[in-house]
Amino acid sequence: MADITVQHLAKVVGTSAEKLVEQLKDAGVKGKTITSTLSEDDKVKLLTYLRESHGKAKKDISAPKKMTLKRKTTVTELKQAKGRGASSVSIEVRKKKTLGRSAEEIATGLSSDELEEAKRAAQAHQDLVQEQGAAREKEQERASKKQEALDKIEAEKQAKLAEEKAILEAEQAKEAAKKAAAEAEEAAKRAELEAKQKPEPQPEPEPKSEPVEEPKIKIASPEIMARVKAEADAKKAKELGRKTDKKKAGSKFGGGILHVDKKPRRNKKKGGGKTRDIRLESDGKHGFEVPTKSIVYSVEIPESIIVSDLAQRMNVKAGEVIKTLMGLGTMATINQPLDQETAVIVVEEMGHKVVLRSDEDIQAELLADVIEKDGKEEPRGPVVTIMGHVDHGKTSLLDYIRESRVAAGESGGITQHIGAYRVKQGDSMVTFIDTPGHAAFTAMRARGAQITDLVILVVAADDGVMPQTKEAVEHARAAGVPMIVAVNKMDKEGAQPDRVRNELSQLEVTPEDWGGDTQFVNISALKGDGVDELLEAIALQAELLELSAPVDVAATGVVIESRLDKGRGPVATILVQKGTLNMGDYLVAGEAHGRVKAMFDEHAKAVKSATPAVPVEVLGLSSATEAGVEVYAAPSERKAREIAEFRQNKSKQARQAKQQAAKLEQAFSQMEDGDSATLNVLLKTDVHGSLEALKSSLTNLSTDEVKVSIVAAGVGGINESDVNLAAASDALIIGFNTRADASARRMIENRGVSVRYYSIIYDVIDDVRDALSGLLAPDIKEQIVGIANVRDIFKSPKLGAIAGCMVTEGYVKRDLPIRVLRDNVVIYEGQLESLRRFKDDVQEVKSGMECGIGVKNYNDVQDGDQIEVFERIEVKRKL
Ligand SMILES: Nc1nc2c(ncn2[C@@H]2O[C@H](COP(=O)(O)OP(=O)(O)OP(=O)(O)O)[C@@H](O)[C@H]2O)c(=O)[nH]1
Repeated sequence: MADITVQHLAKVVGTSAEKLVEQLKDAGVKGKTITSTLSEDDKVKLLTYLRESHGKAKKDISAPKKMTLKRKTTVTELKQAKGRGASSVSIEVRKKKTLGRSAEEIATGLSSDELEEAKRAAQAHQDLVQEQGAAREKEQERASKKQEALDKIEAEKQAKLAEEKAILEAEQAKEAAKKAAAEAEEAAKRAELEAKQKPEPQPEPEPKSEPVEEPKIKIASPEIMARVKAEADAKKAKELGRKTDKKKAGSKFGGGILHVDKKPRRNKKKGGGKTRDIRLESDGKHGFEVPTKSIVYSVEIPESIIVSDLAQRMNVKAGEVIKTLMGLGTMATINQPLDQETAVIVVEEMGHKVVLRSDEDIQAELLADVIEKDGKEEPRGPVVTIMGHVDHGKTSLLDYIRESRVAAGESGGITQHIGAYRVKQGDSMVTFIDTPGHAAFTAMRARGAQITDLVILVVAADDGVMPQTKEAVEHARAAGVPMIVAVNKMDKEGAQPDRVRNELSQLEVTPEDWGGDTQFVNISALKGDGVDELLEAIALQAELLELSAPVDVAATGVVIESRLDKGRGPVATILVQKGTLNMGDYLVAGEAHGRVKAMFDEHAKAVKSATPAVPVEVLGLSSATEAGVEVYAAPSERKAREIAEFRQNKSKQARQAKQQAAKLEQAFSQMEDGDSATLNVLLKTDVHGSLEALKSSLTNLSTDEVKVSIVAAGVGGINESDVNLAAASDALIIGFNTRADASARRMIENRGVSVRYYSIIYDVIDDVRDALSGLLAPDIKEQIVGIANVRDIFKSPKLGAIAGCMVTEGYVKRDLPIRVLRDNVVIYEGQLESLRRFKDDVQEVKSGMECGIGVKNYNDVQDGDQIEVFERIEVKRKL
């Protein structure tokens, strides 16, 4: 750099020229003025001085506290081109940047980082203090709000009490007013009577009503006064701190809902509603807003009710009911069904009245419009069910009757299986229920459907009375249905009809010719002998029963069989019991409803109507139903739907409750016995009758150790959803007279589900019984396989005591358990540790050979002891 004047340098470093002269002087560069030039040497001296003096800055406060540099950003050079020795002037722009220590740093003696840190800490502390302050404030605010709320509740309570008191007083006043009015009226009457009795001429007779009117006005005043007082009391109570919050007041339990009287609304849609307008009767001018009594509803509670439904009946929100339930220790959701007992507690807790309704009552009410009671009774034919022991000939008899009578009597003779058919006998028709067996009969009876007028008890003459014969007698007797005994298989050589009569007499079924009241007919279902006599006996019995039913009323009947037909939808065979079933009738059958779209008789002939004791196949129901459910012709579709839906809800709720109970039961049983084995079964059958029978037969196979659990059961083919369910629940699918469809078959293969098809009930039962037997834990039996006599004892340093033995019976095997016997008494039971012949380890030593036996953990074997070798074998058990 070229030499520079003091003035110029001062400008460059940003100080005054005079100060620089001073500093130069201090630096030892003397004799310099503002205009003097500075040599390199001078500059170095000045710099050294400045550095030194800055180094002492801490001690010398007057010394510069910081060094400020200016960042050079622009350099502009002005050139002076005039004359000789043209010179140039450089202009530099610098930004200030402080690198030195700030006054704070100096004051505190801390570095900038430390200072920054300290500042942050201080800030954080300050924030914390502020936060704590805010929290304290909030806490105080909350406490004061809580206190306020408590005060408010207290005030509300007071207000309510005052209101109730006022109401009571008002009522008392009203009562008094009434009494006074009555007395006044009485007095007026008396006066009138007296006046009549003493007819004194009066110039202007006063109107008769006047004496009655007057006390009315008089007594109106105390009433008004009472109400005014009530109002004043209520207001006073309000002033105590109550800000009217009608909703809250209403939600308090125990007190019911308070509905505060409102001024009449003009645009109220329906008059009344939840509030009532109370107006004074005196002159209509004074209308006080008086709180009325809490409204207590009479709440109808059926056997099961959903939470939201219950809330609706009490006119509160479902949340209120849930809250009450929580208060009673029960957690519930809005859609949860409550049993009647719980619902009663909730309703009482909320201050309402309980009206218990059984489902039967509700149904009876629903059905009241449907069932027509009156109608002219007309004679009808008998309905007959055939029962008896297995293989005694029930089906053969039904078949013979159908083939001989029906086919012969009808053109074409084609009959189809519709669960019931009719046969002409004399002037009347006999209806046979074509589902032989007790299961169907019991299932129908269990549902309260008494469809049979007569039972034909088939007993094979060569076999006599068997268990199911007895059962059939019991069923018929329990149902109060008369019996006719058909002694079958009379064509057989070993036929002993008298033995049958004898055995049945012991069951108090005594033949007529033996002095009893039961008709016995000897028949051969195979050849047809005696079948005509049997039919005559049926007609005779029917005549004695004088069967009749009204015809010109809406139909009622029973579903005998029901299934889902692929092409036609739900199909039900209905036996009409009363009235006439017509095409187009609305129907309700159990949980199904619909309209009669088509009707067919047992010859598949379309019919337009069916009268009592006539079975028909009906299309048009919404779903297949269970056998034995009652059928009603409803006056409208709405009615039919209403009844069906009520039943659907009921069974849904029952199912839910059952599921919950089952889950619990399962959990408990798993907890209790840990490993009771269960065979899961998914059951599909062709008709409801067999479904019922199989279900009960299979579940009856369960014992304490093994159980049959029917995971699902239904009528119809096996479909994909069945297979899915079976796979998910590890169930065996049983198809009774049904098959899996193509897609279900594919799925069965893919998912490895077991499926079995049957057409004989007893085969199903036998197979399931076998499967259950397989689940039974086997019996463990012990079998002695060999005995060795101890003849000597050796001590082995490695193995301890070794018994030198002779195998006298069977064999000794190394890994089998043993017992040590002394004088035929077991003194030890354990395992072999070593088995040797001479010095070799061996696996087995046979009878007649010597060996050395080491007994594990036992060294007390003695000469003369016996070592018994045995094995445990599993023996399969059968149900
Ligand atoms: N000889 C002779 N055999 C008969 C007679 N009735 C039935 N059977 C035979 O007895 C066997 C059983 O007859 P079913 O009609 O199937 O008996 P069931 O009572 O219906 O039997 P389940 O349906 O299994 O309860 C068949 O082989 C019939 O042929 C009869 O009157 N005489």
